[in-house]
Amino acid sequence: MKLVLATNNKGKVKELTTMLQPLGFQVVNIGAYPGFQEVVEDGDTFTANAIKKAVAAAKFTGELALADDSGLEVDALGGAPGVHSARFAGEPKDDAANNRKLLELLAEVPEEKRTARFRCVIAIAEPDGKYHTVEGTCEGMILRELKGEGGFGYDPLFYVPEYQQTFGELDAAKKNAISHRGKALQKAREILNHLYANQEG
Ligand SMILES: O=c1nc[nH]c2c1ncn2[C@H]1C[C@H](O)[C@@H](COP(=O)(O)OP(=O)(O)OP(=O)(O)O)O1
Ligand SMILES: [Mg+2]
Repeated sequence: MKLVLATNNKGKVKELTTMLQPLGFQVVNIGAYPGFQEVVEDGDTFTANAIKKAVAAAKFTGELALADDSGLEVDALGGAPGVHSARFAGEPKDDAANNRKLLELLAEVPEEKRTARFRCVIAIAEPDGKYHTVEGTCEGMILRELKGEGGFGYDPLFYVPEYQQTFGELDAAKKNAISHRGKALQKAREILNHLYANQEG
């Protein structure tokens, strides 16, 4: 049974593929379906955007599709960049520019007020448009400089006190074990197992 990953983010693809591997699906990237138009992520919530991406991909491909909408919520910025995380510094999407903007905005913010969390909503959609959503979060702090070469996006600025490392320093397996995406996918497993078991042929 195929499961289409409705994301163009290579970092997400890598993490999701690793975590989905034990479930038995044939995981395919949306890139394998030419002509699929990237959806406009204009929802007010991660959930709305995740549903929009998953349903569009499931309808287009006729397969089960999984989308991830995620981002960083910084308390000192009132929850920004939130749903606007990918384009925080404007178009086109640019991780390095986003990190620079975040550091600039937080320049005067003291350590104890640099709390933040990653949030991830995963939506799973069936070809008929039916969908399910699950959510995961991971708490951390925003550093004053980049640390670590791993991961993607805001990872080098996101420090996890429990591990005393950033997401950019943690190895992939550790990040997946504690991340917003890992937690959401853990919950998605139940839905996916159910869909897989109910599959004919
Ligand atoms: O584990 C993460 N580590 C670091 N940064 C992260 C993570 N998870 C989300 N993020 C950031 C990246 C991007 O700035 C935004 C997601 O935006 P989001 O629209 O969900 O993804 P995207 O546009 O890169 O790909 P797509 O929509 O095709 O799935 O949050
Ligand atoms: Mg996006």
